[in-house]
Amino acid sequence: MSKDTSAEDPWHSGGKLHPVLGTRDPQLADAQRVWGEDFEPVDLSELEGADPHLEDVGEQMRRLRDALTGIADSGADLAEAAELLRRAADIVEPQSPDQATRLASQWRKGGPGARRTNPVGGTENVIAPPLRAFGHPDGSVSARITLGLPYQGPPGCVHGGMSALMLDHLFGFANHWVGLRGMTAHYEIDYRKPTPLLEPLDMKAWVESHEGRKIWVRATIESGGELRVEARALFISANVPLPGRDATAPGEER
Ligand SMILES: CCCCCCCCCCCC(=O)SCCNC(=O)CCNC(=O)[C@H](O)C(C)(C)COP(=O)(O)OP(=O)(O)OC[C@H]1O[C@@H](n2cnc3c(N)ncnc32)[C@H](O)[C@@H]1OP(=O)(O)O
Repeated sequence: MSKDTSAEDPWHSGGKLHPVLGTRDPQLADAQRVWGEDFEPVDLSELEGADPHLEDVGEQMRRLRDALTGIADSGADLAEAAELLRRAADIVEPQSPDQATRLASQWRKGGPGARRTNPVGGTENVIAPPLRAFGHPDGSVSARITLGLPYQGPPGCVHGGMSALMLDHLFGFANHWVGLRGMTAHYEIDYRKPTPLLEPLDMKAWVESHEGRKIWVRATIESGGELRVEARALFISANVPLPGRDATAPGEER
């Protein structure tokens, strides 16, 4: 794939995902094929939370997550925070249905699926960085993120599993962006140089080729203009049962 030279490049700009295949909108077409005609299309990058308080709770949890990691030797007094957090958990827990009920509710017809709660980009998920991906006219998708101490593996570096997780997720977006859909079947990763914490990471993923149910994808992570990680994967279009529904999310049929 050639490098994106679009003047409207949404890289890092917070821009919306937008269609790239002429007049056909692959996101809308795929969504309607999965969810039916009454599916309300929402740009992933612009997906609103069902409840603004939920987004806010997620944000406050992430602030705490980042502030707490590595705090042990600072002499901080956490007694009041621990009490407040216990009270918060006591308020939320009794109101939260069991996980199987919540899972089915996520995948109800017209529901959000895991988009708001997945472990990479889910703004309601405290373990998600959260990563935001943007689509480009050349068919690639990209994301920029700076990871902090919660994601440390080697000293001062991003945990290799975190890099693999983020790129696997980005592969999903790369498929989605060009109207494909699949499950990771085979995944290879090369760690070329250490990936730093506290420095911006530029990630890119794209579909290299596609034949029948097989989709070959590639991705990179760069930092400071240097290649840190490169990955290749084979995705296979597959029907995935939807929790709580007598339906599947169909794989790519072309
Ligand atoms: C909203 C959007 C945003 C999206 C944003 C969110 C995106 C999230 C993306 C996350 C992605 C994931 O984590 S996915 C989760 C991790 N992956 C999984 O759990 C997948 C588990 N595996 C499976 O379910 C299965 O193995 C499948 C579905 C992949 C394939 O099984 P199958 O359907 O029975 O197909 P099968 O006949 O075995 O294989 C079909 C063809 O592919 C080949 N093939 C199959 N597996 C492999 C393999 N590992 N390596 C090489 N080749 C393989 C076979 O040889 C065959 O070739 P031939 O004989 O036809 O030539």
